[in-house]
Amino acid sequence: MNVEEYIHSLFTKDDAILDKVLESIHANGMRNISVPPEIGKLLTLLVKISGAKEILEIGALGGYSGICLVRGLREEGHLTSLELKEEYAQLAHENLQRAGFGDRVTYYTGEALKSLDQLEKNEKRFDFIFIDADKENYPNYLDRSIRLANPGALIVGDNVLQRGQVCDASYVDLRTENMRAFNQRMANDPDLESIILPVGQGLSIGRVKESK
Ligand SMILES: C[S@@+](CC[C@H](N)C(=O)[O-])C[C@H]1O[C@@H](n2cnc3c(N)ncnc32)[C@H](O)[C@@H]1O
Repeated sequence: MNVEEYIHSLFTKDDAILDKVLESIHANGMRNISVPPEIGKLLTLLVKISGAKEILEIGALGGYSGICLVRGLREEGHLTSLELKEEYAQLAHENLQRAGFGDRVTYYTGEALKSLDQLEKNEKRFDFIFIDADKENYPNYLDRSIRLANPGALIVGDNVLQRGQVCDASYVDLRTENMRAFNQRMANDPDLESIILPVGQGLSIGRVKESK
């Protein structure tokens, strides 16, 4: 058993609701690129620890991470989730409904950058932002996320190590270069205090400073 399998066997339990999400993704012929159970559990914990009330998710797919995020919220908390494809957002909503969270989530469909501009225009602010959509846009998502974040908010990005490609100089494709730019900014932006945890494909966690 390797370290990952050890953690998985100890800390992730059978979860009928999340299993149903994966089944529905499969049944709809979609590729399962949901967060793994360990990241799901970590998201729930991070939301609980942070005491977040308003969550923004960029990239819904079938609602797996959405359920994990809402599980960490208190009664009055809400999830706003952005998804490119109408049919994915619909499936995610059905899955959140099945989990008992149907009225705790609002979906915006279409290009996330447009939705983010709309949210900014409407002066929405968030306590927790989870970035998990197209990797090429991560620097743009971070830019918008900092503007949409309340002081003290957490900004969490998934897949930031790209199977180690970000540390291998031979990868010079746009996706890897943009992920390096995202990681650089998470590390050096004066408004953020951040770190990367090497769980899954790498999860970066940044806290927006009160002085933002
Ligand atoms: C990795 S999956 C999200 C997985 C989800 N967070 C989970 O763990 O359950 C990425 C999602 O981002 C969506 N996406 C890709 N490009 C996008 C864009 N430009 N705007 C909004 N969503 C986008 C995809 O359709 C896909 O559903």
